Amino acid sequence: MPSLALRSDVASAFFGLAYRNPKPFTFSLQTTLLPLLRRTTTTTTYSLSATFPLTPARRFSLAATASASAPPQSDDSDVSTAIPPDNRIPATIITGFLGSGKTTLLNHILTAEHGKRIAVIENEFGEVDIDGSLVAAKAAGAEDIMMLNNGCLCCTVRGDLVRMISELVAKKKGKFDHIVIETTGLANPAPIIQTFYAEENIFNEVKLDGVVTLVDAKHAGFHLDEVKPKGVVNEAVEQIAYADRIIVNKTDLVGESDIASLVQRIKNINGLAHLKRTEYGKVNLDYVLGIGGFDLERIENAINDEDAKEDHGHDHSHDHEHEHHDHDHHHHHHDHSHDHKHEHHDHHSRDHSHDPGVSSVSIVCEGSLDLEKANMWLGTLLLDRSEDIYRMKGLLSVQGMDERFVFQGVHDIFQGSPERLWGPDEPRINKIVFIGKNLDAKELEKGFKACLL
Ligand SMILES: Nc1nc2c(ncn2[C@@H]2O[C@H](COP(=O)(O)OP(=O)(O)OP(=O)(O)O)[C@@H](O)[C@H]2O)c(=O)[nH]1
Repeated sequence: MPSLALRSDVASAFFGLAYRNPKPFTFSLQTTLLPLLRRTTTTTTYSLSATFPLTPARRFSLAATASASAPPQSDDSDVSTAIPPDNRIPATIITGFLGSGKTTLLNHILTAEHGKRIAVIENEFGEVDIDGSLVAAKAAGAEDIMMLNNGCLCCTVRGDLVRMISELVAKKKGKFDHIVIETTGLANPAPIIQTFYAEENIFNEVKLDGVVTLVDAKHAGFHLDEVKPKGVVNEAVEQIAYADRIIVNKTDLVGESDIASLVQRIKNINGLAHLKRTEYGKVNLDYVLGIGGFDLERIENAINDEDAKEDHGHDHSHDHEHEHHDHDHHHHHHDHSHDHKHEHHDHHSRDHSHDPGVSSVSIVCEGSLDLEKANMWLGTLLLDRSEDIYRMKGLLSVQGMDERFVFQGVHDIFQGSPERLWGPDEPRINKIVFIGKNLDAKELEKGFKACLL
């Protein structure tokens, strides 16, 4: 089968490169090719590439950074709570299109009673002056405000972000409890997210708590519809795709049916994020701070409560179908905004489950995985498709592993660990959710199922 040959080719090429990389962790040559899923009790983070995301030539610098407080790696799996406590300073990224209400939300966060001391990092695209709202934020008691104003946070200023966080930690550690980063309206959040994993100094001190995306209820549809030239990302779509929390703001400006269709559209792009509707960014603080969007121990909640993700006061009919009690299915959500692109007409008849836009695919399936096959499948998938896979979360049942294996990833960053033990009567159900571009639900499901015993 040609595709199999190609897979092992790619995978062994990868392995060859990874093997030459003198990093402090060991591959098990015989059992795993790319040991994403391991029987160790250590949380391991892999960054498969240091360059991101549009560089066609991938760099295979496989950096394994065990989390700061993790015990040394070992091959025993006797410990049932495998994920070490995490005392790093949490950081929240606020994204959203121009005018969606980021500063309003930030001011709300800073003025609310929560007892948290918050350091703020601001990135205003092309602006040198501190704007009025920021001054208000300062008056409102932000512990520390830093400005990034040499350009867009996602490209030129990433080094500045690293320096600023390092400086904050070096000079003010112990004087603040949380970092909030307000990004410019045009920022693609991925490189900012990646900074938290790619930079060792930051990774050891600060943990990414979550990505909060503001969506302007009145104008979002227009931004989502915008067709970009080939290869150019639609930031409005990207910002939604990476979010842990989505705030549909300015709901006072539009009618209920417009909001409902926007909400549906957002859910089709990102099936993992929680969503709330607001006016003037008024949310409970625990909705945006301390959300653990990248925590392995919260994976289960994240992938389980698909039904409970919109919290709003009034009744709202769920007209879309749910198949929650079916343990053997996939969901595939279509982002219809991309259905009108001309370059896709030749794909139409090929595969109905193939969505060229950004969408979520979830696979739920009972059984146990062959470790070797699962490693090969996931490893090859990430190697081939990491640019298209924005985020993923999973909870797996691996043959011979007493613990549930949890993982999360952002593009080529993969973090996985055995978690708690499977209960004696607990059904061994695997769940994976992918958010990404060009996802083929059927193919993903087929690939996954081929790894089952
Ligand atoms: N009607 C209405 N206006 C709002 C709401 N939330 C924010 N605004 C207003 O919308 C404008 C833009 O809000 P900001 O918070 O500055 O938005 P931003 O995302 O920080 O904007 P940029 O920094 O330009 O990207 C301000 O005038 C806010 O007062 C809302 O829920 N309803």
